[in-house]
Amino acid sequence: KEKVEITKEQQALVKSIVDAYNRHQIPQDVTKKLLQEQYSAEENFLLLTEMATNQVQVLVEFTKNIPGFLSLDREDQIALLKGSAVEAMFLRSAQVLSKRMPNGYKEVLKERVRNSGMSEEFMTPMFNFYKSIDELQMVQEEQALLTAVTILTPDRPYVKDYQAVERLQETMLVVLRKLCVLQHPQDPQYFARLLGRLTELRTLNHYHAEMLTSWRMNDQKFTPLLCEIWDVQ
Ligand SMILES: CC(C)NC(=O)n1c(-c2ccccc2)cc2c1CN(S(=O)(=O)c1cccs1)CC2
Repeated sequence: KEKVEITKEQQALVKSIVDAYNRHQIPQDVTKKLLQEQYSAEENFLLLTEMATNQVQVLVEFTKNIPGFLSLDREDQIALLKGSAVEAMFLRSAQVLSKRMPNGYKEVLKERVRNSGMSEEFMTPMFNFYKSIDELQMVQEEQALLTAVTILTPDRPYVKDYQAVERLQETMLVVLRKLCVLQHPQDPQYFARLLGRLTELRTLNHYHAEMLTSWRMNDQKFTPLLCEIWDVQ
């Protein structure tokens, strides 16, 4: 039975990432709007646009707090942000839905998402992902580190210094694995299941790209920030 313990510096790393993660929550007013404003596909689409735009701003701030990220090549920093933006959005969405909410809130949220002009074929994989994250019941340290691991994926398009990114991601994975062993001693497969979610997350990139095309066909408007991070028009 391996004796797993977290070093002082690993504890400091986790603390800085969790603080950054908690500092940047989706503002209550936006989620409140999702619960109050009237239903209509257009209305729901606008609310999602607002939430997703806000989340990108939150993502950039969170990423700047990942130890070592700002010492990466600047163009690689951009490549990592653009390459992980959609995955981070779906991961954050799943984490929002796995939170405890006053009963009925979750159903309204889900209903809004279902009625926002997305075609049915994307709903299933997206909601399956939300469910698979919910089943993991991650603690906030795991959520924050998993988000950092997603951002620090070295094989994103246009990344030049692959090794530098891989080293940073490896540091996060080592700590995340220890946390999983300590947090879920009864489930030795937990860390592996966590990483399996990242594979599922990657498949959502494909669906998102298709979603974008279908929305643009119906002339749906996005914010400049979303257009920039998603590389659309
Ligand atoms: C929490 C935020 C980051 N989540 C969010 O905005 N969602 C959520 C969602 C899921 C669970 C609870 C609350 C919200 C579902 C979807 C999105 C955004 N996207 S999008 O970025 O492609 C989009 C932007 C504009 C039109 S479509 C579509 C799918």
